[in-house]
Amino acid sequence: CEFRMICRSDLTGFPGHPRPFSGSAARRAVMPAWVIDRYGTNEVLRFTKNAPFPVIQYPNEVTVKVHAAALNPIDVSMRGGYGAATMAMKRDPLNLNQAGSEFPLILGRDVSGVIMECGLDVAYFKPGDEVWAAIPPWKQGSLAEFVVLSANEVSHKPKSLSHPEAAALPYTASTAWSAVVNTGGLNKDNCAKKRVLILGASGGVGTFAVQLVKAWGGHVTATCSGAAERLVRELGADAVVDYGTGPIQNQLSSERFDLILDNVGGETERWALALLKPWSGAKYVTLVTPFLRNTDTLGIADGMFQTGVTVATKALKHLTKGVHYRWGFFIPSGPALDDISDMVDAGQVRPVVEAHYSFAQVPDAFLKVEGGHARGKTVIDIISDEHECV
Ligand SMILES: NC(=O)C1=CN([C@@H]2O[C@H](COP(=O)(O)OP(=O)(O)OC[C@H]3O[C@@H](n4cnc5c(N)ncnc54)[C@H](OP(=O)(O)O)[C@@H]3O)[C@@H](O)[C@H]2O)C=CC1
Repeated sequence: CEFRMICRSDLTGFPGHPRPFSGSAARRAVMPAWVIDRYGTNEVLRFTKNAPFPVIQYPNEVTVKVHAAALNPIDVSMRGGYGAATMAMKRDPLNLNQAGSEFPLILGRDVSGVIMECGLDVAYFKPGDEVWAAIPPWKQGSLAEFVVLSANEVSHKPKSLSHPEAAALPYTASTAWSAVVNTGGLNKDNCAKKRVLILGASGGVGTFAVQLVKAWGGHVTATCSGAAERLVRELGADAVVDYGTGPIQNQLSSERFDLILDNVGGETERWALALLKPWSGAKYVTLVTPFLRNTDTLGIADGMFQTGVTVATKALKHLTKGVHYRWGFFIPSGPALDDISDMVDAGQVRPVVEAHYSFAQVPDAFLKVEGGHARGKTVIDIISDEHECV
């Protein structure tokens, strides 16, 4: 705690308190960014040339110059205050700051860019390296000229992708990886011939998850709207079910799966677990959980308690039927992105970019994502026209 307090103070650079980063670049105080100063709808987004310049505070951190970012549904939700209680606890565990100290808040969970500066403990990266990362939601985001991240959240960008293409993957790919690998238990060595059902295959997470399971030799059944069927088949899905043509559970009643990845939530968990192979270790993993909503409405302690009771009750209920019920979560992981980067460069997986926006058009990009019906990702080119905003 003492170490943390010292690192967070302005003592760095004084004798006995060396700066925790390499390089002698003159420090800038401000940078261009899209920020919010309160939670709300799209009008809370504000462009400023004077956002606080992010400073390396720990020796394992790096500063990344953002070339491209992307938006996810969580950015729209966080704009409205979703997850604020949990994020406040992560940023300020001792509750030393006043409510609202997160503002001006910078959204944006995906970054592709170039390392500008490294903390003294960082050996894996050097200034000039092209990198990508998924930014934890409690940290300042990528809708800005610079972002500071822990080196273990960062990975070398796939060489075969441009920055805008690379920015389309980190958050959703890391989430799909966490759900399929960490929670679902599949990997390149055990996935062959596994039957996987991906509910909501046409969005950011789904388009990556389909490719991941196919790259490892699994059999993918995907659900999406009829309008997205062609895209999902092109990504490799073996069977595609159009949820618009009637209840999916009826269309799949004779199928049994080893893993179900649910990117849709709501009613799906009422019927989906019956499609798992019982007593075989089969798992249902949903990414749509009430965790953050619970802590927002009930507070941290009661929200976490309620969350624990809910997930334990559901897991136990389904365990008695021989199947596993799990919640999946985004996990920031440079090592996972390293593996994904290799898969991209090997041509096994690719980003699906649906829409490009300039830095000046960030509010339009939010409206696009808010409108739903994603077919892959919405990307923001930060570098190409940064001067339009400045
Ligand atoms: N727990 C966690 O840590 C995380 C959770 N998530 C959550 O996972 C979910 C998916 O994320 P993401 O892929 O980025 O979201 P997107 O908005 O990119 O994609 C959602 C996709 O689902 C499709 N869809 C909507 N309704 C259905 C349905 N009934 N059946 C099949 N497909 C449907 C949509 O297209 P259309 O409407 O045209 O059918 C769209 O293509 C979101 O709810 C997100 O909040 C995401 C990341 C991390």
